[in-house]
Amino acid sequence: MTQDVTFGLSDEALLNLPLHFNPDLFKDQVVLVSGAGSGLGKAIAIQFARLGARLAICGRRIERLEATAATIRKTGARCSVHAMTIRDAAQVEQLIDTVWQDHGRLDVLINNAGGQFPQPAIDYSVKGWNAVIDTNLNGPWYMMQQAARRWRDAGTAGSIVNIVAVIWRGMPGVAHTCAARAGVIYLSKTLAVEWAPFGVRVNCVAPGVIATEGMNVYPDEARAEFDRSNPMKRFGDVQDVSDACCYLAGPAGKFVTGEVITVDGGHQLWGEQWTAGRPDYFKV
Ligand SMILES: CCCCCCC/C=C/C(=O)SCCNC(=O)CCNC(=O)[C@H](O)C(C)(C)COP(=O)(O)OP(=O)(O)OC[C@H]1O[C@@H](n2cnc3c(N)ncnc32)[C@H](O)[C@@H]1OP(=O)(O)O
Ligand SMILES: NC(=O)C1=CN([C@@H]2O[C@H](COP(=O)(O)OP(=O)(O)OC[C@H]3O[C@@H](n4cnc5c(N)ncnc54)[C@H](OP(=O)(O)O)[C@@H]3O)[C@@H](O)[C@H]2O)C=CC1
Repeated sequence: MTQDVTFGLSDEALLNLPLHFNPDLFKDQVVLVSGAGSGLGKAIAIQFARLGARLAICGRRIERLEATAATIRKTGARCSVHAMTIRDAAQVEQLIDTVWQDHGRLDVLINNAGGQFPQPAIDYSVKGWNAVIDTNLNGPWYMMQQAARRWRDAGTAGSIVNIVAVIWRGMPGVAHTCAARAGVIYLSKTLAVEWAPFGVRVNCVAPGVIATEGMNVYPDEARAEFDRSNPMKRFGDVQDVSDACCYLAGPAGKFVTGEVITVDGGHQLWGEQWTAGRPDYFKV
C-alpha cells in the first residue's frame, strides 16, 4: 500500500517563486502544456504565464485543469482548458485545431503528460505495456505531429519541449517507460532535422527525481531511497524543470535543437534507482 505524501508546492507558492527570467520573455506567445492539472505540468504552465505567455492546458481530468487555469488567471494571463487524452490521435488533432481557433497561434508545445507504474518487466501484462507506450511514446508523437503540421501550414516557427526521463543507465521497474522515453528522445533528434526547414525546434528535458504528487505511484519502500538516486542525495524541485523548459523554448535556446537537457542532480552518473524496491539479489 502506497502512503500518501505531500510532494510539491501549493499553487500560491508556485505563483510566488522567484523568477529567473525576464517577466515579459514570452509576452503574446501561446504555450500549450499537456498534463497541466498537476505536478510538473502545472508548475511549467504557471511559470510560462508569469513570463507573459497565454496558456492552453490539457489533460484528462477537467477539475484539476480548471484549478490550474484559475491560478494562471491570477497572473492576468489568458488560459484555455482542454479535457482530452493524448493517447487518441483524433482527440489530439481536435485539440490542436481548437487551440489555433481559440488563440490564433501556437508558439510552444510542452509535451509533459505521462506516467507509468513500477513493476518488474517480466510481469507486465500486454494491456499494462500498451498503456505506458501509448501514454509516453504514441501520445507525445501525436502531439508533435499535429503541432508541426499546423506550423508548416501557417508558415510560422514553433518550439517543442518533450519531458522524458533519465534513461541512460536503464531504470529497473520501469522498463516500459525507458523504452518509450528512449523512443521520444531519438524521435526528437530525427524531427529536429526533418522540421528545421519549417523553423521548428525539438528538444527534451530529462528530470531526475522531482518532488511532485506523481511520486505517490511508487511504493514507500522504494521512494524512501529515491534521495539516494543522485550524488546530491536529494529531490529536485519543479522550478528546476520549468526553468529548463523556458530556456529551451525561449530566445536563449534559439540555436538549440535535437538536444536533451538532463536536470537530475547527477542521477545519470551515480545513484540507486530501484523504482519497484530493491530485489533480494541486490541486497547483499
Ligand atoms: C530513482 C528512481 C527514479 C524514479 C523516477 C522514475 C522517473 C519517472 C518518474 C515519474 O514519472 S513521476 C510520476 C508520473 N506520474 C505517474 O506515473 C502517474 C501514475 N501512473 C499512471 O497513471 C499509469 O501508470 C498509467 C499507465 C500511465 C495509467 O494509464 P491508465 O489510467 O490507462 O491505466 P490503468 O487503466 O490504470 O491501467 C492499465 C493497465 O496498466 C497496468 N497497470 C496499471 N497500474 C499498474 C500497477 N500499479 N501495477 C501493475 N500493473 C498496472 C494494468 O495492466 C492495467 O490494466 P487493468 O489491470 O486495470 O485491466
Ligand atoms: N516527478 C518526477 O520525478 C519525474 C517526472 N517525469 C515525467 O514528467 C511528467 C510529469 O510528471 P509529474 O508531474 O511528476 O506527475 P503527475 O502524475 O503529477 O503528472 C502527469 C500528468 O499527465 C496527465 N496525463 C496522464 N495521462 C494522460 C493522458 N493520457 N492524456 C492527457 N494527460 C495525461 C495527468 O493528468 P490526468 O490524469 O488528469 O490526465 C497528470 O496531470 C511525466 O511525463 C512524468 O513521467 C519524468 C522523470 C521524473
